[in-house]
Amino acid sequence: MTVRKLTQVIDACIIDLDGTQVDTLGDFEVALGRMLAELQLPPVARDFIERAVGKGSEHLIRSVLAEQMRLADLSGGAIGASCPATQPEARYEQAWRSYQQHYLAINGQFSSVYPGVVAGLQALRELGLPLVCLTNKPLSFAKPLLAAKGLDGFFVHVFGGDSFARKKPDPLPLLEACKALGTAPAHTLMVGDSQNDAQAARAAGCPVVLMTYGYNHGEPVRGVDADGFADTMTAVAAGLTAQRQNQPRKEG
Ligand SMILES: O=C(O)COP(=O)(O)O
Ligand SMILES: [Mg+2]
Repeated sequence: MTVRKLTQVIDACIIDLDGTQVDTLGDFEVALGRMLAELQLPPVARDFIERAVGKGSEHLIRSVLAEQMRLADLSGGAIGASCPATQPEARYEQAWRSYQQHYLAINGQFSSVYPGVVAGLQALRELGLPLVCLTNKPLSFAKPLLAAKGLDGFFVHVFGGDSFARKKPDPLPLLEACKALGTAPAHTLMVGDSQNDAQAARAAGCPVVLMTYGYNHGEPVRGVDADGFADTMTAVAAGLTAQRQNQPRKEG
């Protein structure tokens, strides 16, 4: 782990899900593809999905419907004429219902846990750190995914994009997670994969480390303002172990 400014003693970690623990692009692609087929709309490209993931499912669906409108405009109305997606908001409720049904039917089947995640979470637990999973995914998607991938046992709490009034990049979910952990934000490390996570962490006053392999809205992740970058979750745990050895905690 390369750490620039991570000097705080860490008492707990808040860990993002998509792009951090599990590569879920395949699930998004299949569920969106089935939703679009049901709405009689053409599919969207995988790299478009990758750029749109991370701000919750509602944002993802609105982005996909807006992309359909753009494609319809580009085709000079040829698609648009028969394509009610030219009014994305008009299709939103139907799209959202269809997406939920298709996503829940395939949840986890086209996704995989990133290398090092299980060993890394294990090592973080062995350091005595309580872990919270905080994702912008709806909680009803996140819980079965964690269970299907054998990751659910690592977390004292799991919070989704609909657990609180606002999602990341708003600081509220991180502040609520700290409250649930009973730890101060300054000593609670956010581990994520995107600017979304980093902005939320900065606003909440949490230190933040970003994984280098996730989805950062299509932008290079090392350009994001964060306290460190890690290639694996085991490297995060190793970084915290080394930091503890260099900075033994003063008791009392
Ligand atoms: O946007 C989503 O659905 C999930 O995103 P996150 O797990 O990276 O917060
Ligand atoms: Mg993420």
